[in-house]
Amino acid sequence: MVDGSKPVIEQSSYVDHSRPSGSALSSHEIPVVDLSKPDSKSLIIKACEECGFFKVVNHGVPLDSISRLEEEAVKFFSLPLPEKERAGPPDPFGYGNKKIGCNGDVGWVEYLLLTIDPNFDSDKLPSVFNENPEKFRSALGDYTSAVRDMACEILELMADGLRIQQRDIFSKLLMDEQSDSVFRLNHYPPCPELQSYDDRNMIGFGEHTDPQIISVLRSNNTSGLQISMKDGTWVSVPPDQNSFFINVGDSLQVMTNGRFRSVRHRVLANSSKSRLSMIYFGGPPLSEKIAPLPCLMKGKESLYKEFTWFEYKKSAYTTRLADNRLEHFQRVAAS
Ligand SMILES: C=C1C[C@]23C[C@@]1(O)CC[C@H]2[C@@]12CC[C@H](O)[C@@](C)(C(=O)O1)[C@H]2[C@@H]3C(=O)O
Ligand SMILES: O=C(O)CCC(=O)C(=O)O
Ligand SMILES: [Fe+2]
Repeated sequence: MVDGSKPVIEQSSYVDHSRPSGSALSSHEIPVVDLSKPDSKSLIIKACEECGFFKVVNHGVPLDSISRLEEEAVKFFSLPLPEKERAGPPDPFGYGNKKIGCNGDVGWVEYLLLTIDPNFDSDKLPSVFNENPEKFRSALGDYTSAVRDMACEILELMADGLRIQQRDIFSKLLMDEQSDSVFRLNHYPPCPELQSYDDRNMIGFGEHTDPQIISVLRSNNTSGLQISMKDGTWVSVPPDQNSFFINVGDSLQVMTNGRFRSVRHRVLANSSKSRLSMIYFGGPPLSEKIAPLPCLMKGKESLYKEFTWFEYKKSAYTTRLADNRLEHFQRVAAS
């Protein structure tokens, strides 16, 4: 694809026009949280309840750690396809092109999926990085630890805002040595063929929710990301390379017994510009039990059955991208 082959035109690669669709709404509809301001806590709670998504400014992540990793990513995606393919397939970690997951999903995207292991061993990096694995490793390590620290600060503000006594109830899961967190670099090459399919949008990354607790996304200045509002309307997220975007994941929706909303999102391909995104998916240890927190129940019924992160992940990997993965873990309401 990136090397000149034609896009695969498949039904599943196009936007479903039967749902209310992506009128480009203005940026003020995306909640913005300034982490340096005292009102950040209440704004985060409101955004998680209403949208499951918000933009973070004054985040404290060193700009140098962002640009170093971006530079490494650009270098990687600029390699000839056969060289990138030496870093694949993504089973589950490595280079992937067009195919997302192993259940038939496709998109106009190539990517690199990596595990975040604190004891990361450079020798385990895809062989394609062998020329200078240390440079890549250090850029990745610096970026992911700064972004994880910011995610933990946000999770602690969430716990505070929910009046949970144990401030680190969510953040400790990301800080755990065994935390099952993942990092993803997505590259969406320009798709010039799009111009000839006027009124149709090619899907870069199909609609889905993220399974983990929290996702932290940073992209270059190319648009494409859309989020789905409660009424099913798709809203375009104006890109901002100097900010981060936070997604509530399925696990946080469960732990808050549905008070926070795991946001459905997707990426549309662009006809002329390439999009590069980096996403940190903060997940718990595999053995962690995920269930609504008793302190948030206050006599309410639990909406979900208890499961371990391992059980959820195992089940998620049998699903298609657009599936509602939580359905299987929902409790049937007592009448
Ligand atoms: C189709 C799939 C790709 C995915 C695993 C799955 O079976 C369903 C969840 C998908 C997702 C979405 C968010 C992240 O990008 C991801 C890494 C994850 O944890 O869940 C992907 C999975 C993937 O690309 O392997
Ligand atoms: O690449 C993006 O901007 C978002 C991709 C995404 O949602 C994902 O990888 O889970
Ligand atoms: Fe996602």
